[in-house]
Amino acid sequence: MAAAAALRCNPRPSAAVALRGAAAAPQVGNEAAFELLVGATEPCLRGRRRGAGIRCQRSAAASAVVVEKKSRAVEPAREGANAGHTESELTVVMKFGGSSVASAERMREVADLILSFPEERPVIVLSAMGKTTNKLLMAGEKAVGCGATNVSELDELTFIKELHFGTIDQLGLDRSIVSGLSDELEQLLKGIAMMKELTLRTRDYLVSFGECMSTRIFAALLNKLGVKARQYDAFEIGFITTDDFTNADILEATYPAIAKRLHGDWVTGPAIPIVTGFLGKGWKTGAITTLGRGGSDLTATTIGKALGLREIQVWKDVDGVLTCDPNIHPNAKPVPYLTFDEAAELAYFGAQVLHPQSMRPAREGDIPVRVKNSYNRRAPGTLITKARDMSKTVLTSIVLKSNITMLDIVSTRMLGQYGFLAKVFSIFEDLGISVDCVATSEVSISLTLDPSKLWSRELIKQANELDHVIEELEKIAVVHLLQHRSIISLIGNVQRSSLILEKAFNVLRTNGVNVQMISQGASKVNISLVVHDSEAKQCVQALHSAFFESGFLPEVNDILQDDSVAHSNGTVYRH
Ligand SMILES: Nc1ncnc2c1ncn2[C@@H]1O[C@H](COP(=O)(O)OP(=O)(O)O)[C@@H](O)[C@H]1O
Ligand SMILES: N[C@@H](CC(=O)OP(=O)(O)O)C(=O)O
Repeated sequence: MAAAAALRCNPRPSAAVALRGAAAAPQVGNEAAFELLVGATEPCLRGRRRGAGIRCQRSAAASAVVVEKKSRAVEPAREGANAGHTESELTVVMKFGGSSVASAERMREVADLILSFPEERPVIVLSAMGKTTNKLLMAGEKAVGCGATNVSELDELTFIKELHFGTIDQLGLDRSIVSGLSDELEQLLKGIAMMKELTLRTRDYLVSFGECMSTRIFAALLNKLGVKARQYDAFEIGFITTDDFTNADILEATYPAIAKRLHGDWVTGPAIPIVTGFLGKGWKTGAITTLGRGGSDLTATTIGKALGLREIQVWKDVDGVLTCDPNIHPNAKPVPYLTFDEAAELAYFGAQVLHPQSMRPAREGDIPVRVKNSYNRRAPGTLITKARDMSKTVLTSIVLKSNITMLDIVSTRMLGQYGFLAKVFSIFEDLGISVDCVATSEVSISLTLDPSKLWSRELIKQANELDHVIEELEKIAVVHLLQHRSIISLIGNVQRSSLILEKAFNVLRTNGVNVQMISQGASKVNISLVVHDSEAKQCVQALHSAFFESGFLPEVNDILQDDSVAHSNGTVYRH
């Protein structure tokens, strides 16, 4: 090995790094801002240093990158705590969702926000502007039936062009930044119209235009402001995925590949990387893939792990992860701390705020994730780490996942038959269908099916496919298909399940709601209740009021406090 480059992150918080003479955050457009953000260029390949985090070692001979993982202490990261980073290292990843970059004004705001952290050397991940992804999908659906000659007139195409060219004009940038992509998009839609077909593969290619355009515009904006930035298409820099179009998984090879590329470019010519969220490249097909809706969160955490960054920040349009979906209950409040397990469960069971898989790389790399509001920078947001003090935690958040399908499966064999559960689950495995919640007895199983998986496999659209599942199951059981159900997930401390369930059932009984299935399972943080869709929102509202707005939790906390004091005195033990 001729030389080794080390990427590492020292999580040790300390006093903020001196700003080399700059007392206040620099203004956008200030050349000094770039100096502060990018720092001085250091020799490309440095000796390997001791420390925690992920170390990336470059072998000059094989041009390969070896990623070594070392354990790191769990400490909440602090803004401005880059004491362990040298200027040759990127420090944080900041992801901005569609709502954060929805217009020229918003892009300016985000640029200003990034520059207000002069001590950071960030990697920026961007989603498509505003509702661009939805518009692209709608344009694709319409193109299937509108005829090639009418494609140019599609409202959605007009909207997308006006949004992007309008933004470029307002920012004083050159239209050529995206004009090639815009022509290519129109060509693609004409192709779809000619073929009268929109495959999942084409769908991914189609939606990729959103992130490809937003990142080009934003990189040009930063450059215009005198802050050197470099645009990257994720599918060109090593985001390798499975070939499951519309719902691809990131493969391990991604980590060393993107670490090598982003770090390598940074040390040779520092410029803030602006990376497309949501996109990857299928390892077999070589085609553009997407990571599932909201997948830019996963792009950000993947980069965080790959580079061993100090912190992953996801900037949204809400003050962090909230006690429930604010669209269901306006009194939803920010949750200050979460564990990776809680956040993953919350996301998996339907909280739109985070992508369901996004916690995995952060947990593996043990990198804190901060959810912040780009519209309200001062709000503290939510800090997600490996562990937190759960001793006072009862309920953290309530999540709703609607329109799920539930199956009641009762064995036709005699009681005591072994292998029933195995047979049922092998049918789901064969059909590649993922199951959310399960409740079992010796001869019956109730389970719910993941709607997103069903959707992506188009099983719901093609009812006969779901019939096929039932046909297979009916060989061994009597099956009842129950549609239009909802899962209400109570995310919190399952150690206190009796307390949570006592309160929850009280609320549900008062509201005349019958719970159709309960699943607590092995999860330490989630109790799931299945109710009918028509009752679900009202249930969440009532539960939220009871747990978070009635003084219940402070009351319980007092009891828990008394308990722990009494217990530590060895006098009373009351649970
Ligand atoms: N528990 C929750 N906490 C916060 N936001 C939630 C929650 N459940 C649903 N949401 C919705 O998620 C939205 C933020 O997620 P998303 O739209 O994916 O953001 P972005 O596009 O900025 O990444 C919020 O505007 C809110 O409406
Ligand atoms: N643009 C993609 C990816 C994404 O992550 O978006 P957002 O960050 O706005 O949720 C989507 O709409 O799904």
